[in-house]
Amino acid sequence: MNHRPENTPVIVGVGEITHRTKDLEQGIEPIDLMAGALREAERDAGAALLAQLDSLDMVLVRSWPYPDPCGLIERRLGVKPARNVYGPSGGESPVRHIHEAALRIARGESRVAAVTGGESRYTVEAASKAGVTLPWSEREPLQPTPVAAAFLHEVAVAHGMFLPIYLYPLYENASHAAWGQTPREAMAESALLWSRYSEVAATNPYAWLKKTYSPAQIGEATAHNRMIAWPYTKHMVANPLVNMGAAVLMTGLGVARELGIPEERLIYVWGGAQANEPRDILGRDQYARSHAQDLVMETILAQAGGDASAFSMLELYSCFPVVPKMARRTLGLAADARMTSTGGLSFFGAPLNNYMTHAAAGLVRALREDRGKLALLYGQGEFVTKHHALVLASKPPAPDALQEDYSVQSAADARRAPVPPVVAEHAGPATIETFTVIYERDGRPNRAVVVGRTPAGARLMARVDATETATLAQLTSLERSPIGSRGEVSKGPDGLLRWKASA
Ligand SMILES: CC(=O)SCCNC(=O)CCNC(=O)[C@H](O)C(C)(C)COP(=O)(O)OP(=O)(O)OC[C@H]1O[C@@H](n2cnc3c(N)ncnc32)[C@H](O)[C@@H]1OP(=O)(O)O
Repeated sequence: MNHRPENTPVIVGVGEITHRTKDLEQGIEPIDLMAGALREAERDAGAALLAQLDSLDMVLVRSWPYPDPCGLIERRLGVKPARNVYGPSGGESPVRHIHEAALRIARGESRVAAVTGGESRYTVEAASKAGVTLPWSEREPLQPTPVAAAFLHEVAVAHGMFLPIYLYPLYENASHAAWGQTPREAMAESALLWSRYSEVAATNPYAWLKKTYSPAQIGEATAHNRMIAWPYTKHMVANPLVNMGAAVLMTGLGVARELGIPEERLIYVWGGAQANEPRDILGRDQYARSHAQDLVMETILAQAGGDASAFSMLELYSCFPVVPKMARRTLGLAADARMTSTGGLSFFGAPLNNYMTHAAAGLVRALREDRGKLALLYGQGEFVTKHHALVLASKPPAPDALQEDYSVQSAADARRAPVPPVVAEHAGPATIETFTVIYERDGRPNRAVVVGRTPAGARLMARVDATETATLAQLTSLERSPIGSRGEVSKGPDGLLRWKASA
């Protein structure tokens, strides 16, 4: 894309707020966390930018859904941007908002743009448990059914498989078997990786949990670190119970200079790539990798010159270990590479869709201290579904680096094998394609859910009841992955298929 040099997009200011309190009266609602983060970003830029704001992207708020969030923040800040856009949902969405804002600035359509998000789920949950009504702005009622139920296959919904904590383990178990790891080796890799994420969180002033956890504290199931869904413990899953807001302010190089923002504080948006998996988890060709993630990583690597060591800092999205474990293999990074500058969604905290705005803010601050360097910002959304990566740098890109068309969707789709048909009925033998075991709060298994393949190649979903101890023991063996092993499928009394390991 050829743009005028003065329209080269730059990030000029970032702001973050982490508000950790158990006192409900002190709780801050998401809109005020965002307003505070935007004011902080303006202070960081050192120029009166908010009065000139012409574009505002707000990351979708889950903890307190407002009927008119953009209008509300405009009134809070006394601004009236010509363009304001709210959502849509997705852990990758802040990366997309920053990328799209950069393109609008490059095209000359925007002078000053903001991306912001905020969540107060810690206070909202605490208030709900205490039966307290928070005296905050008007909110929408809770959605009666999970949003994902609308686009997931009815078989998955019937098995209760519509939450991230149950669906990411399907990728974890399939991918580590494909890498030839035993479950014990895979869990050790996750625990070590997460321990390193926690080390970074421990030094991030905005992190929720500022403490280094050892691999054993993360990987071993205990009363304080219960099993959530095999093989993930509570410390291996994102922690959404946080109160956090973040904002990023962007302009063109010409505006930044006009406003006197020092050159050494400007961070450039070089370019990026995006692709998606089919939304329905059962509508995918396999679970051992994500073609969309692969293509995004390969493309971003090529943009950086073909070697991931060009990135002096990275943020590989980390709602569950399998996401950065897959990404680092595609990038060709060593197992001990530092894959976060923020601390990860388990330790820094997971303000639902907005982690990546915090990650961008942290990378901007770090790049200012490390002149001439590149950073990789990779966000992921839904259920290994949406992938978006961006290269940020403390030096200008080549003039044509930022491309209008950053989708690598068709290349990702070209790699897909045929997707097997899903059957709701089957009786007889089948093999395990992937699975998870879902646990009660006291650590006992509630049930397992197996994704299987019939001898004809069709895909099915089948349940293992908690009473099926032999099958559960096979599924949770640390020495041998059950992926590819045989079982018998029959129909249960509730109409859902049942799975039993073959003797
Ligand atoms: C694209 C994507 O990003 S997909 C990811 C989407 N996000 C998710 O799926 C979130 C997954 N995580 C969760 O839902 C929750 O963390 C759960 C259900 C696993 C645990 O939540 P709860 O049952 O409320 O936690 P529990 O009652 O065991 O413990 C409460 C305490 O642990 C904390 N806590 C809750 N979850 C976590 C966690 N994952 N890690 C660390 N601490 C946590 C709470 O803040 C609370 O702390 P406090 O005592 O200081 O107030």
